[in-house]
Amino acid sequence: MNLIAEQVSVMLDGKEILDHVDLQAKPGTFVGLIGPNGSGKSTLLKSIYRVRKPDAGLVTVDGEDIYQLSPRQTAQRMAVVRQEGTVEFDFTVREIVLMGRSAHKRLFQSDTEEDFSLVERALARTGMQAFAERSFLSLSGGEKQRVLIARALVQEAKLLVLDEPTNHLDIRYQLQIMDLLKSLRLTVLVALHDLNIAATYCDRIYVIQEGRIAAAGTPEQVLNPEMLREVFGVETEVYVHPKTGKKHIVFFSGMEMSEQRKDAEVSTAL
Ligand SMILES: Nc1ncnc2c1ncn2[C@@H]1O[C@H](COP(=O)(O)OP(=O)(O)OP(=O)(O)O)[C@@H](O)[C@H]1O
Repeated sequence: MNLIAEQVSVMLDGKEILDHVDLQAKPGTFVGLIGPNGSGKSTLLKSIYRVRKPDAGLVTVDGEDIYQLSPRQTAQRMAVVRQEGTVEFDFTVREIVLMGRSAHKRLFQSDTEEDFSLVERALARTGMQAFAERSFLSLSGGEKQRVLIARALVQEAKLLVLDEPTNHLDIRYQLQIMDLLKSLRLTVLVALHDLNIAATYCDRIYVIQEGRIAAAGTPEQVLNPEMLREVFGVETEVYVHPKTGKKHIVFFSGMEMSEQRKDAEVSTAL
């Protein structure tokens, strides 16, 4: 599935939150969206998953304007894992995951054996099988996140849009969920805060800063100390990890930087 956002602009409360943003996720690619807090990542994703219509610009999947599709048609093409992931009523984990099948059903159409087996498979893939009968609302943040990912999987959409999917997850599940998302070979657009996770998994990264795309390219092209200083205001060292061959970012704390400055002052004074 080919996702294209073209010249997308969004105004909120009289302020331009997105300013002519262009983004593309080509079929089968894993695309990351990174940027500081408040830079516009969620707003851009909301424009893409049809929650906040852009004030200008176009969002298409395989050439179809998503705002011309019905919610059901959109759900057949695109599965979404939102940051909030709120569920108001108490359902079991299995029921929540089964809801992902509704994109493929008519009103009152009953669930089939295939639906149930897709649900069991998604629960197994996200490590949630043992939780199937538990109440969703009783789960921890990370467990809820995994259930919502399982629900997105059973939707069987070719495009997955995820806003910070690894947020509440411990490191083992962060890696497991990212490995799983990568192994699906779908088109994936994912907002991420962890830049080393972005470097490891993304084929392409878009960097957003104050509602504009500040850089775009492969992790190798985009992730460098100059960009990280300019966009995130942090000092880093970026090197290619000898084992993974991927870029790896080391972040320096303010304390370490002031120690370095002191050392530099001493050596210039000498
Ligand atoms: N309904 C709204 N009305 C006014 N401003 C809004 C509204 N929703 C979001 N904003 C503002 O838009 C900007 C972008 O917000 P957005 O949630 O897209 O950022 P983000 O990059 O996803 O941030 P984070 O990393 O903190 O999740 C922020 O300054 C936010 O305060």
